Amino acid sequence: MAERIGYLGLGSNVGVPRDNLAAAVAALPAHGVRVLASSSTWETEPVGEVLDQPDFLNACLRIATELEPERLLDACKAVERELGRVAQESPDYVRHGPRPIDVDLLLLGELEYESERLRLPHREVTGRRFVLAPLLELEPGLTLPDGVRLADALAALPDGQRDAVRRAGAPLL
Ligand SMILES: Nc1ncnc2c1ncn2[C@@H]1O[C@H](COP(=O)(O)OP(=O)(O)OP(=O)(O)O)[C@@H](O)[C@H]1O
Ligand SMILES: Nc1nc2c(c(=O)[nH]1)N=C(CO)CN2
Repeated sequence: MAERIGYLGLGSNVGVPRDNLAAAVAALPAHGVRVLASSSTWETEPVGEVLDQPDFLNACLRIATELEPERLLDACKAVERELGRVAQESPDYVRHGPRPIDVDLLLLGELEYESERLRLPHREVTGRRFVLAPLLELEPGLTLPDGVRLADALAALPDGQRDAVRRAGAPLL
């Protein structure tokens, strides 16, 4: 099976966020995911359903993997569990709430895919500044399978939202 190139989004706002992002990078290879490159870390204001929570530290990774989409999602979820993330099925889970680690599958090659538990590209990839800023730092010319340029998606985001992002630290590798 040939490898595909993909992109993962990492986020953390509990504990020591940079250590959590670094731990996710270290954990991925054991799950069949080679990490090729990392963006800087970015400090970002919380967006979504819970705004009263600490700022996040976000980063994006370029990966190479032979895993098919659902198995790659399993790998992301296994890493979240290993790093102490409360599972979505738990009564303690808060959608968009604080978390030690979030590992989102943003893009996998040119695949467009949809099942009950996975959508590729990630449905929010064009609408979240905390994803677009690190992703474009890593790959300024990146396009979606439908040809949309992510640089255009970032430029089209409305100003004045409470979604500021700023480069915070060195890449994770
Ligand atoms: N591309 C994708 N990457 C990761 N999860 C996805 C993707 N597409 C669909 N999902 C589904 O979304 C579910 C919720 O994801 P998660 O727990 O990260 O939610 P969240 O971070 O609170 O909110 P959001 O989905 O808006 O990021 C996952 O359990 C997964 O089944
Ligand atoms: N800035 C920022 N906001 C968020 C993030 C995140 O990673 N960064 N993750 C969330 C859960 O999906 C909800 N809100």
